[in-house]
Amino acid sequence: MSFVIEVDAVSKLYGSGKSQVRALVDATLKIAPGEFISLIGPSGCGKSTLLRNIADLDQPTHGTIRINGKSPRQARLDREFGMVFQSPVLYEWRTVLRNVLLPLEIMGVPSAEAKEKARAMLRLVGLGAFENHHPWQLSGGMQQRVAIARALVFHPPILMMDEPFGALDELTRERLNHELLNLWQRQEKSTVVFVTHSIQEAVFLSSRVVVMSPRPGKIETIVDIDLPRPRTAEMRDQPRFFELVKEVRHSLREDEPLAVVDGAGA
Ligand SMILES: Nc1ncnc2c1ncn2[C@@H]1O[C@H](COP(=O)(O)OP(=O)(O)OP(=O)(O)O)[C@@H](O)[C@H]1O
Repeated sequence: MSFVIEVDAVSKLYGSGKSQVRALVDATLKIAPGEFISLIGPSGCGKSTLLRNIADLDQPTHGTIRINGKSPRQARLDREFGMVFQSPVLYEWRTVLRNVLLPLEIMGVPSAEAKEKARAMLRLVGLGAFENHHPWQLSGGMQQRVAIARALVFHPPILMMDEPFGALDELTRERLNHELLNLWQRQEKSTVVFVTHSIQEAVFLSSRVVVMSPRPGKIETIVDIDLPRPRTAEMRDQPRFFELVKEVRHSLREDEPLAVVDGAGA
């Protein structure tokens, strides 16, 4: 079995002596092509640390990470992955279209071809009519869709998302969950690593949910989500969905329940 992402005995320590923070200890995780993996757990359990180390935004203290057999640095240089953050990091002075064009410009894609791709992606996220708007003229949900379009426009084999819908209201969040799954299916199922605080969101989207616990940050358990695909809104009301939500909730460490909040604003 070949894996797209291999995290092997990774630890990340900050500082030293008594003030040392063990942000992540001995994390091992192997992700197969086309999996949708969510990382969930209370604040400070190391979710972002794990994602940031995979994405080469930080480096492990111990252990190794391979992405398609390469170091995270090489994978980043080879544009193996796109990233979406909680606050959509858009350029205010660029129009929506020019924000989505940015990665293609950097890659040197000819202008006419780049525009065609960017416009197609904007249509997919339902923003075809907004290409000449500036980010400040859009709602938070629309801005996040621009960020997703920009992350997907160069068809990265891997998408890493750090609480992309965390700042949105629950209805917008549910709608974007569906849009994300639709896009994912159209993109020949790239591999996704998705950080969230919401148990429902994790269960709805994922193939597997990685449950983490804090102090020190570590992987507690991994829950397989056996709901069929494509996932539909009705599934959120079905017994199997509730059972899986319960299973994930119970896997979260009992002494940390209040740090995990479901739904919007978590
Ligand atoms: N640059 C840093 N320097 C020192 N400590 C850090 C740094 N980055 C993270 N930490 C600590 O590492 C631990 C894990 O942080 P991390 O951000 O990965 O958690 P998280 O699970 O993503 O939390 P949240 O859900 O609140 O975003 C926390 O205790 C955090 O304070």
